[in-house]
Amino acid sequence: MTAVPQPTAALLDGTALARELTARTAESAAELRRRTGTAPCLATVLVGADPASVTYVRMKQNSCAKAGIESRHVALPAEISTAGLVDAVTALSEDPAVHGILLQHPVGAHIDERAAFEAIAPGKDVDGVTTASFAAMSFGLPGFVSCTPGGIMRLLDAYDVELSGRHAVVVGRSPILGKPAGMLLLARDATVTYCHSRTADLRAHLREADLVVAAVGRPRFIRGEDLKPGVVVVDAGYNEGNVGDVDFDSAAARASLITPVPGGVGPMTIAVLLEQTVEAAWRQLVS
Ligand SMILES: Nc1nc2c(c(=O)[nH]1)N[C@@H](CN(C=O)c1ccc(C(=O)N[C@@H](CCC(=O)O)C(=O)O)cc1)CN2
Repeated sequence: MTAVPQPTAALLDGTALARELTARTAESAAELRRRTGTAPCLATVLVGADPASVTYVRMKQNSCAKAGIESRHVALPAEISTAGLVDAVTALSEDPAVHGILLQHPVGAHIDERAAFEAIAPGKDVDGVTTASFAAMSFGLPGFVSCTPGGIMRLLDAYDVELSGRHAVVVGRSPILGKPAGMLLLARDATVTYCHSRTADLRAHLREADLVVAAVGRPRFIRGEDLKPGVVVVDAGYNEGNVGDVDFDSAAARASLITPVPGGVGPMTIAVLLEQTVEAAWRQLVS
């Protein structure tokens, strides 16, 4: 008979923590409205109609509504040019009624996404996607962090996960997920290894990790047998069908703490976006 792996890990509950954070954000939004007569406003920009992106943008708008944040939606055709998208984002950057801007990733392959992100004014970059935000985060200066990495750090802190001196292995190096996640862990004195598609013997690196951040975009790519007993596993994957990058059952049998998908990193991404939107509005309206 084949032995079925038994879970030993406790859950890093992103749904519960996101609810707490968003309740505080809603109070802050209400206080801003009392003080200034203006509600915070997030502009969401969506290029095309990719079903997953449509869902994520709708989730963000619904969460905004619940927290007392207004949202303005800009829907653009899939065939828009880089210049057209940059113009649309620039108009939002210059609009004083908009406090935060979210350009949903990915945009079409024919578009220079980086140029479009750079059209977001740094003070409105509540999604933490510009080079200015990345640099500020890397130097430990004030600014907005990329939302998923920011949410991961909030989760780790809420569960008192020790980071100093620990070996963190980040699988993935995308500009809004893996790369900033590694920089935030480094700022907390973790020893960070980045793994990616060209890494030789990825599984050997994983076996050395005290903390794994999976941001690779491949369903159930990381399995329990790749992991050291007691490891903390953060699954930042958002693949089709709500499947993460980690094979949950086998990983939970090795880990001490693990994020579920759904209910882990995803809700924290949106909670951080809302928090940063309200913070941006405070800075713009009450300086
Ligand atoms: N400009 C950006 N684009 C994208 C980002 C981003 O942070 N900024 N992240 C991802 C996807 N994403 C947000 O856009 C995202 C993915 C998943 C979730 C989430 O809460 N998922 C739920 C499950 C989904 C469901 O219930 O239907 C969960 O994990 O519990 C939030 C945000 C790509 N693009």
